[in-house]
Amino acid sequence: MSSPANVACLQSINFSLLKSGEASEISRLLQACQINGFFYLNLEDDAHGFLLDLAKALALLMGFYDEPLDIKLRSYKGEGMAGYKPIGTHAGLVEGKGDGYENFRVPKDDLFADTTTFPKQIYENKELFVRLVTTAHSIMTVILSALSDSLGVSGPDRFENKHRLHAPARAELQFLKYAKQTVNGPNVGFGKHTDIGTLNLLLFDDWGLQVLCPEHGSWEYVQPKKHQAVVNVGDTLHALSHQQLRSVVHRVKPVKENQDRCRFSTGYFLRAENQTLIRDSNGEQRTALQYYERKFKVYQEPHEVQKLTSIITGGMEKMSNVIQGDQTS
Ligand SMILES: O=C(O)CCC(=O)C(=O)O
Ligand SMILES: [Fe+2]
Repeated sequence: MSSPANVACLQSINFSLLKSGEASEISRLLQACQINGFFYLNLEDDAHGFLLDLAKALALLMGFYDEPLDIKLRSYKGEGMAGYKPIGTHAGLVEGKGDGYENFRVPKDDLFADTTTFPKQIYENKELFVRLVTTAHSIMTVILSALSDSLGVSGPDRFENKHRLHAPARAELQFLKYAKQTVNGPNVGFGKHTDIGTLNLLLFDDWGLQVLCPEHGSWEYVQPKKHQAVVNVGDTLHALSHQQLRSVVHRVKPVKENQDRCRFSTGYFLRAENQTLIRDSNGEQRTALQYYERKFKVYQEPHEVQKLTSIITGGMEKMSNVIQGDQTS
């Protein structure tokens, strides 16, 4: 489709330059995290295998989504829990309507444990999913280490030291499937929010994701780009960096031209080790695990209850010019 009029202007950071410690790329990364909180990560040169693995995993999940609902519901363990999430269980984009996506969340720790509770599409291909998590985690570690260096964070406080691969944490792979995109259905898009975790890495082929531009206070679409992941800072990294890195409000809004097909969005959601202490935007201190559980509870609340707390947007909304209550413009 042609580009929507309002497209976010995000920096593209080259992963292989970052990995080799190129100072100018590290400095561009820092700026992108400070100003926009969202950036493209070009994985073309270095992580081609990772992109292929992600596509294979998505194809397996598409097979799962094609199963009858009663089979899928065997993997539904309740709201906020890992596994399958049916459509419409959270407050969505439009006031009074539910969300427009199914999701499957595959926790890092469950992949490393010897669990058999996955559906066959994952269980029979566990090596692929373990490889995906391990590679995604190592990509995130390169980014965190560059950010620790840039901000002069040392010793145990270094961001990567709070995200060790085998330490218990709620990091996970996610496979979101948005139903055919229309703003008129009963369940629409993904409501405005910030992400609770540290960093997210997402890949998608279709328009839909919008960021609330911190500079302009307006909603801007994030252009899908081949071989480039979209990475964003979450509330945890905002807090761990003493508010120097920006967790930005975003949402998913259907695009008219794409109403004939589903939209898929896959990625790795990096979250801090469970016992990491985090001070939120209200100055309250909790562990990463408590903070995560609290935010997932609020996701399920209706819009009128969500409005009573700033946790859904990480307290970030008041830092930009968004019109309160605006859901669709
Ligand atoms: O589907 C997308 O592009 C974004 C999803 C998202 O914001 C999330 O899962 O937190
Ligand atoms: Fe998000």
